[in-house]
Amino acid sequence: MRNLPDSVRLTTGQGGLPVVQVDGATAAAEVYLHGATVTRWAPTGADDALWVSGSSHFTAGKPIRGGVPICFPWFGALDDHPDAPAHGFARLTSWQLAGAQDDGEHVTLTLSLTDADVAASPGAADWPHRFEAVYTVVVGARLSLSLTVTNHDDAPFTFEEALHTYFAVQDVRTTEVAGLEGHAFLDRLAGPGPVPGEDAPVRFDGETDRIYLGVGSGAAVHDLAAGRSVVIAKRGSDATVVWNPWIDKAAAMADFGDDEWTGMVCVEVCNVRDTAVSLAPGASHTMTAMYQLSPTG
Ligand SMILES: O=P(O)(O)OC[C@H]1O[C@H](O)[C@H](O)[C@@H](O)[C@@H]1O
Repeated sequence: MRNLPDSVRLTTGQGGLPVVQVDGATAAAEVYLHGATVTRWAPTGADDALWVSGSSHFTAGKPIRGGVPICFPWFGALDDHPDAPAHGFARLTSWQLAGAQDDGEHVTLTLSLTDADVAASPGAADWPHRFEAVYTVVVGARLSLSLTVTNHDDAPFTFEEALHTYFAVQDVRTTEVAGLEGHAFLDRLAGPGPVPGEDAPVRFDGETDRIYLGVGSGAAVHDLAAGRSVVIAKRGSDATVVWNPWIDKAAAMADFGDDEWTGMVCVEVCNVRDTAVSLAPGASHTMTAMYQLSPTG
């Protein structure tokens, strides 16, 4: 991709992977072509809003542990495909940078991935459909992430998707996630059935891995110790996942520092399980997540 605006630079990042550096009028950001993973977003004058593990891999075939990995075309394990990579192939493959524009306030990056790009990727044979995914990243005081999937096959297909965002917090033990009150959820650490909704924001005192299905509205991460909140809005998403691995799971992950679990929480705008998306040939679907920082009030 040529003709980048002055605020956008395509350079070499960790592990020798190509990375797009954005230094816009209202925010800075960084996006690895590997997985189209946004690894940094810092509105001007604010600390980085996203968390990336100091132990992350930065290598082809492995996901980046942090920022916003894209889970597509499945979430978690793929039913009946025990060898398929967790969360699909989109986060394991290099995307194409298709466009970059700066309107003086926002910088917009467009990245794309097709079945041809993933042909050699682990898991491609487990979901053998012709598709195009276009990811639009609008960097500004608000970060907007839109994933549009188009079915270029001659038969319908179904997919799951998640923007698996790792938010940086001062301490997850003094962080709460609001906006999910009253919604039943699947607790991936308990049985398969839904757990009744709670009447208070989600607080963290142990490993947490919840899927809220049928939730089309956003949420907010309140980092009480820092006095900072991230307000999450969304469109085209009917589920939300909340995750923190806590002590033992963090220690068991090679790409996650043992003591890093206190500094992050994942709140994932998604369509998973019963909210998976089915597309007829030629049809498209767009899911958008929007993040904005505000003082906790
Ligand atoms: O380790 P990963 O494959 O990146 O998955 C990390 C986490 O992703 C999601 O939040 C799932 O709900 C969790 O069950 C999973 O542990």
